[in-house]
Amino acid sequence: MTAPIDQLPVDGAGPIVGTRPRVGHIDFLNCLPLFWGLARTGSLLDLDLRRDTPERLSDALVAGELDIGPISVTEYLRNADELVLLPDIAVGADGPVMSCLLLSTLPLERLDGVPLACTTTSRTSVRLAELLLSDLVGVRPEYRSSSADPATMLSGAPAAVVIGDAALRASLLGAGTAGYEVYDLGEMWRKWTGLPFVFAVFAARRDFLAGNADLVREVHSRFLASREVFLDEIDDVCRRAARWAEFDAPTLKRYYLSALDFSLGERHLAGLREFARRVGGAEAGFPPDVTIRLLDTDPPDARRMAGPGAVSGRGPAGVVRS
Ligand SMILES: C=C(O[C@@H]1C=C(C(=O)O)C=C[C@H]1O)C(=O)O
Repeated sequence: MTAPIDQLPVDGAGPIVGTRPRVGHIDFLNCLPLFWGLARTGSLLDLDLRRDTPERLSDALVAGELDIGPISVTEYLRNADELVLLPDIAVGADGPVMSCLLLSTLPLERLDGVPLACTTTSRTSVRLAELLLSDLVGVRPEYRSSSADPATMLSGAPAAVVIGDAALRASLLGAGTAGYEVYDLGEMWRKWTGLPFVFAVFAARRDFLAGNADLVREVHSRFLASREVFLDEIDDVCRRAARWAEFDAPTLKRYYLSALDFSLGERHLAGLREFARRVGGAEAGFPPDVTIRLLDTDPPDARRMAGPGAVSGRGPAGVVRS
């Protein structure tokens, strides 16, 4: 049952004034929880939304074609000087993620020197798979980009890295019957490090933030409100989404509640910093101790009113507020 329009949740947010921000939206089921409520609260009208694949949105944010949006974590780290992270919102997992996978027709120990097909839509899962294979398993496959579907990727290579809806399909519908094993990258990282893994963060361009700080804070709070609306309506959303996806509503609910983790708190930041520490260097395009800038959600006036020392300018080690 859809709520009548007059029962739409009360917005409760401030007005978007001035520039209509250009905001990215990952066109995978994984981002539905963050965008569902934007429509329900009317926020959608206030944003110039661009729906696309993660790698294209990452490039658009870096190129200044978007002001705010999701960005694959490796691209964020490579451009951390130009960007500010939105706190408490991300696409990650604290265990199995279900949709960032290594599929292999061979035992992982036998992947040394053999072709491994990597989806062009991913920048981070591909890098994470490379790290896990080299440092945990001790093999170095020959990485090749591919824009094909998982079955075609595996017809030309013994293993593949896939993400998003195609990965969900491959793990839920193909595993066991299609001759490959599924290795969940979120689960492997969690077992290895004890930390959550963040695949994509939400960031604003620093040059945009400089002239539009209140606006960025407003968009940030709208995203948080959107996620709340999604959680309130999750059964209804999953039932509706299941009409168009190949997955039933309980599977989608499990994906959203037990696999994906949409928060970005201290443990997630620790996971992000640990990933940077392990892959950072000249080749990666960012230093292992890259500085992470987190949006200061308390405007200076509120901080002054709260009294001295109420809000520190620094977050956890290596994280600064902007
Ligand atoms: C959980 C996911 O997270 C993503 C993984 C990304 C990557 O590997 O580069 C980028 C954005 C997110 O969509 C997914 O795609 O399934």
